Amino acid sequence: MTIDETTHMCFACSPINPIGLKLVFADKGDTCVTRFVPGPQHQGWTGRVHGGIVTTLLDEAMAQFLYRRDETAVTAELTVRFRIPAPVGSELLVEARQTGARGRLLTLEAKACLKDGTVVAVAQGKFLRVPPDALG
Ligand SMILES: CCCCCCCCCC(=O)SCCNC(=O)CCNC(=O)[C@H](O)C(C)(C)COP(=O)(O)OP(=O)(O)OC[C@H]1O[C@@H](n2cnc3c(N)ncnc32)[C@H](O)[C@@H]1OP(=O)(O)O
Repeated sequence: MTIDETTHMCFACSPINPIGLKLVFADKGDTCVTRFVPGPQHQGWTGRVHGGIVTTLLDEAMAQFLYRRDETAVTAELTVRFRIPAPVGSELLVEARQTGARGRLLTLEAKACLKDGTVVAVAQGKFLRVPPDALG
């Protein structure tokens, strides 16, 4: 897959999307990790990060796990359990790992934690392999 990593507009990870989260990922052991400090513009209920933003962090970490391993796959199903409210202004540490593969179906899990290790949310994702040219 050929994606120009300096010019693409992914809401989660583009370095140039003006309203994006600008996430930067790294591999750590058998996981893919990122950090994000949500601001007031990311909240839902006052002081709490919007669940859609937390979901984006989890989904993107799993997608990046695959992208960084040359898998061309899209999210086909995503389940998120929000354990505690994510406070605005507190750094979230996000990590994703693969849990299985069967044919085109890849299964992953991800979690978002506070700096003290408290788990904020966990996700299970199913990704389906697609042809590389399907993702431009
Ligand atoms: C540097 C840039 C990096 C950017 C990273 C960006 C990451 C963003 C991550 C995302 O958010 S991706 C965007 C959100 N997801 C999508 O837009 C996907 C939309 N859905 C689709 O495109 C299609 O539905 C999909 C490709 C997932 C499947 O369509 P297909 O026509 O290829 O497959 P089909 O529906 O025929 O299913 C194929 C097989 O998979 C099975 N399947 C499909 N969905 C499933 C599911 N959820 N769970 C289990 N099995 C599933 C299905 O039953 C079937 O099994 P069999 O082969 O045994 O018959």
